[in-house]
Amino acid sequence: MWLDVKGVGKRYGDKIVLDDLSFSLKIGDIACLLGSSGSGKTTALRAIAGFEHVDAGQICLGEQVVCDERTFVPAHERNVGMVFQDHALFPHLTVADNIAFGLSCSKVQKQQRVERLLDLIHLPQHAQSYPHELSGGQQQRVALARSLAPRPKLLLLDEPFSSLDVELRERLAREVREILKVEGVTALMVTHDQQEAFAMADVVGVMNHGRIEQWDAPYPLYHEPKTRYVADFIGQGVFMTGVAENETCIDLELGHYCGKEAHGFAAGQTLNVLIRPDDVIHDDQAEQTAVVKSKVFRGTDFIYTLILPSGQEVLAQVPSHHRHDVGEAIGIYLDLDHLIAFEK
Ligand SMILES: Nc1ncnc2c1ncn2[C@@H]1O[C@H](COP(=O)(O)OP(=O)(O)OP(=O)(O)O)[C@@H](O)[C@H]1O
Repeated sequence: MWLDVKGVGKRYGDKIVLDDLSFSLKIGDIACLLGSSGSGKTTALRAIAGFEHVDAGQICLGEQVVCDERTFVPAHERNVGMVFQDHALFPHLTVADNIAFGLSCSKVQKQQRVERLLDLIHLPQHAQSYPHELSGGQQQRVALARSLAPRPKLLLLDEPFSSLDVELRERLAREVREILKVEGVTALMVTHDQQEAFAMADVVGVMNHGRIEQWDAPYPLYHEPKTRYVADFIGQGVFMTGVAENETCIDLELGHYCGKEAHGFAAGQTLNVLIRPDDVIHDDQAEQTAVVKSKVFRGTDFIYTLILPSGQEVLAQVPSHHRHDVGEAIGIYLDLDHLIAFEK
């Protein structure tokens, strides 16, 4: 493993901030720690960078133990690059000089490396510009190139897009992912923004109270959350009451559903079943109806909040040409691909 975090613990006074934190990255992996404010993401990143001592566990970079109860390799000896939220470019240096700043090779090699990175970040025409002449997104790409220039063993990104507007964030996350893949860099980002994490990472660790709740690719995180916390935190959805009928099937107000695998609950047990907006399909011909309580128009679709006859609510993602008013009853049916249920 290229980065191995094993059983890391950290406290501030009585407060446990990292609690037996463990995960690992293979070379070339792009991972993301995703969690709400205070879940310990930045502390984890700072411990890996070498800005923070830990109280327990071990951190290895490649073959080297950089941190355990006997060892502490200081930040400047870890060969780890960092990209922060605020770009932190040198205002008095040109873009090319900013990128070359950390390079200690010959002038020709420096020039070649800077040219390659300028191409990679699609800013070759701005080599002689100053940071204030660039947009926020362009500045962040220069900051990325500067961190990549010395070919770090690992690149750490701390909420790198949070000062940018929402649309730019997702685009830049995809662009940065491509750049990191071309350079073959192993990277770890922290963010609280799920779209950003999904656009950027091969694998995402959902953090809660200093621990990883689930370490998985974006698709299973959304469709197969392993804990109730992850089911709640990732994506939209509601928990609907259901009753286990046998070891694979569940009775719900929206119908009878059998999963592909056993759900593991005893017959008769009352459960909370996760229903995503894309599991509820609107169809004028459907037998079951629900009343529109509220709606959010998102351009390509609506998210309708619907009330079922029992009073239970579900969300439905409906293409935007199906425009219905609040108070109207619309036909729906359930199309569940994965059965996610938790004990009520
Ligand atoms: N130097 C410090 N001294 C005391 N408490 C700290 C210190 N640094 C962080 N904490 C506490 O540790 C907890 C985790 O902080 P951390 O910054 O790692 O969380 P985070 O998930 O990155 O949150 P955010 O998204 O808000 O940055 C918080 O409760 C924070 O108040």
